[in-house]
Amino acid sequence: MTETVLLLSAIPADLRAALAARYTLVEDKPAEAPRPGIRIAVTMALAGATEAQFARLPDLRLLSSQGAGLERIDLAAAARRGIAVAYTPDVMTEDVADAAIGLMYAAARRVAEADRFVRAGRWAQERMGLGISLHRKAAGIVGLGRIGQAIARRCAGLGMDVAWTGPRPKPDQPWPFLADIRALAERSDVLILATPGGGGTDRLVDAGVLAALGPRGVLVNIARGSVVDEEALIVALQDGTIAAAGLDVFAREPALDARFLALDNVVLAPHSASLTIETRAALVARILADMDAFRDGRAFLDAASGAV
Ligand SMILES: O=C(O)C(=O)CO
Repeated sequence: MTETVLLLSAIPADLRAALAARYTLVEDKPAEAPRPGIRIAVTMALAGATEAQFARLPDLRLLSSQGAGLERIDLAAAARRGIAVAYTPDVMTEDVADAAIGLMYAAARRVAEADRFVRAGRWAQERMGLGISLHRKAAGIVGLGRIGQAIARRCAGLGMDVAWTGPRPKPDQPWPFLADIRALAERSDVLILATPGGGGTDRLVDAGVLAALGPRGVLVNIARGSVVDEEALIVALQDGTIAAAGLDVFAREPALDARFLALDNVVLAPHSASLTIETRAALVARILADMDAFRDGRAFLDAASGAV
């Protein structure tokens, strides 16, 4: 008999098909009574998992979460209950970093706007507005974890002057650390957000940080919408406090604030930074491999036991 895997949230079709080939899948019904006998459950980074969900699953031993973010999973409750938490940080690093660079160019060099300009037949009558150069400019990275480092390497390779901020300095990293995000924004032409979401980073980028970034500044966010005070960002884009933004994440997804849609100086992406053919295949393979390791009693990266 195949093992039953409980789905705590909707999951992408490729992952569902791969899991269904090996396991019996059942959907979670939140109001339901406890479900004994379930050892493995699956969630998504943005859906997370709560202690209340764990409490209904007395035999749960593995929670597998698709994604790098852990801020919506109650890791302390999982640890207390002896539930391992598998997740997929490493496989998406390079593609998410590429997406950040893509959004940086798209916003600074007005790539999406240029496309709209040509399609609207405006080229014959008008000249497109000027973009902002990126070479020799300063990039500020907020959060120098796996993805932040991959972005920093790319910016350095493009000839940008890289500095960063985060909760603590990392002496092994080659780029200057600034403890204060406003000071980082002040020295940066592009501010790129790559920090985890959650309590400590809520609205880290506020009106003051945007003012420090300035009227030729570009904001890129591939982290979480919660890291930015979105009201302040919309005002800053409307009144030219900053030049442009490239955003993959929003405070509300997919129902983002409609005011973004009216702004030409923002490039919008549907939380798609990790959506490549290669990374999707790697994510699915990693989730299956971690489940195999769990079932065979072999080690795997477990966020609940602190091996993050
Ligand atoms: O991995 C994550 O945390 C995501 O945001 C999924 O794209």
